Amino acid sequence: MRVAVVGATGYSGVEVIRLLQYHPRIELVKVFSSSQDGVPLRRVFPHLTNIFEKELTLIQEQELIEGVDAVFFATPSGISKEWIPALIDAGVTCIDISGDFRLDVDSYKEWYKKEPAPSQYLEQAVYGLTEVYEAKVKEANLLTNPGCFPTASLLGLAPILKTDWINQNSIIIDAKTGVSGAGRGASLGTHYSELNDNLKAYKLGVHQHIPEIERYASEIAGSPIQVTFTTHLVPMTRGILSTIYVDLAASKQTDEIIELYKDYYKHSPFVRIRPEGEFPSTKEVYASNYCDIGLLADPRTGKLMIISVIDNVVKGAAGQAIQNLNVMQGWDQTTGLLHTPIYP
Ligand SMILES: NC(=O)C1=CN([C@@H]2O[C@H](COP(=O)(O)OP(=O)(O)OC[C@H]3O[C@@H](n4cnc5c(N)ncnc54)[C@H](OP(=O)(O)O)[C@@H]3O)[C@@H](O)[C@H]2O)C=CC1
Ligand SMILES: CC(=O)N[C@@H](CCC(=O)OP(=O)(O)O)C(=O)O
Repeated sequence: MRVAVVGATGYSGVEVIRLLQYHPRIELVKVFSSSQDGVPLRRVFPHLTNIFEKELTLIQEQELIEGVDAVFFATPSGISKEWIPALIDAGVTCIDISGDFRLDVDSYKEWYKKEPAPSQYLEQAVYGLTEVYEAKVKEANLLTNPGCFPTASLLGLAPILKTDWINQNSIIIDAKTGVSGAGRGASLGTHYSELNDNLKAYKLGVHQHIPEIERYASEIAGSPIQVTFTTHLVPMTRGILSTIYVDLAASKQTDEIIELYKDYYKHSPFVRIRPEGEFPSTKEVYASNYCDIGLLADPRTGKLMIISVIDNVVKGAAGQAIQNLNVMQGWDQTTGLLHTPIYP
């Protein structure tokens, strides 16, 4: 299969390129940029020398269609919606790592403050949380990859949302992320002296992932869900750790909840449920497509605590995007993705 990457000079784009080097069935034929034409990608990323030697091309519709079976968009929000409708009409499979196709028209306008994609394409897009929506992903030709925080949060919540064991409107998601989540561009909030030796909350109450988490949590639960969601920037490169607190409505022990999660994810090779008393850290999934989950039902407070970790650039973006393409193609979902996390 021949694929292209748009946004190849960014963190998610270059992670798609890195992971595709290990993929036995995909050939990366074109890499696109909005600002650099004819520049070898190794000039932007010298670590790709002798590994990936192709040149960047300016984004053009015909170039995206000719000789290409599928396109990954790893662009800022507001870009892919301009290109994807024509590609879908031309029969090219699209996988969007940005947020352009994750919400409905009104929510996108409200939270992204931009004009949404045409509604028929929003309706056509399949949400690629593979572990939950695999059957729909198989049929997709326009795939919207989940955001990084929604991936960690929804995988942490999905099994318990399907039960009547919790008070569904008591969910608090307290999330921390590494700085690569903000992309490669320099900004005041993410430069070294602002970030190093510091820990800060950001986008409280206005984070674009709030409507995404609520939309799909509601869908999974089968009833409307609202969450309290906080995001924090941590001075590390990769990783998301979400600590989720939920009120238990029924008296449940940790071991019963762990069994529920193991059963729910029994056909999901990238979700690893920790044994009782063990809680994952971000380094344990670093540079891999795993999501690791630890659970504690605290009998003292009646709360369930869920710790869910991912690598934001892999399971939160490029790895999950390739996992979805594998499912869309009818291949094993792990194809090219079974890397051991890098440790330490
Ligand atoms: N980083 C992460 O952990 C995650 C990111 N995402 C999403 O993935 C997308 C990419 O994020 P990330 O890789 O971090 O971002 P980066 O800022 O690192 O990269 C974005 C890329 O988009 C390209 N670009 C910029 N402006 C335009 C434009 N007007 N038209 C076309 N291309 C443009 C840039 O390349 P050039 O100037 O060469 O065109 C750049 O390489 C975003 O939508 C982000 O929200 C989702 C999950 C996780
Ligand atoms: C540190 C940081 O700024 N992280 C970003 C992650 C967002 C992201 O990855 O993009 P999508 O909106 O496409 O999901 C944020 O919190 O907005």
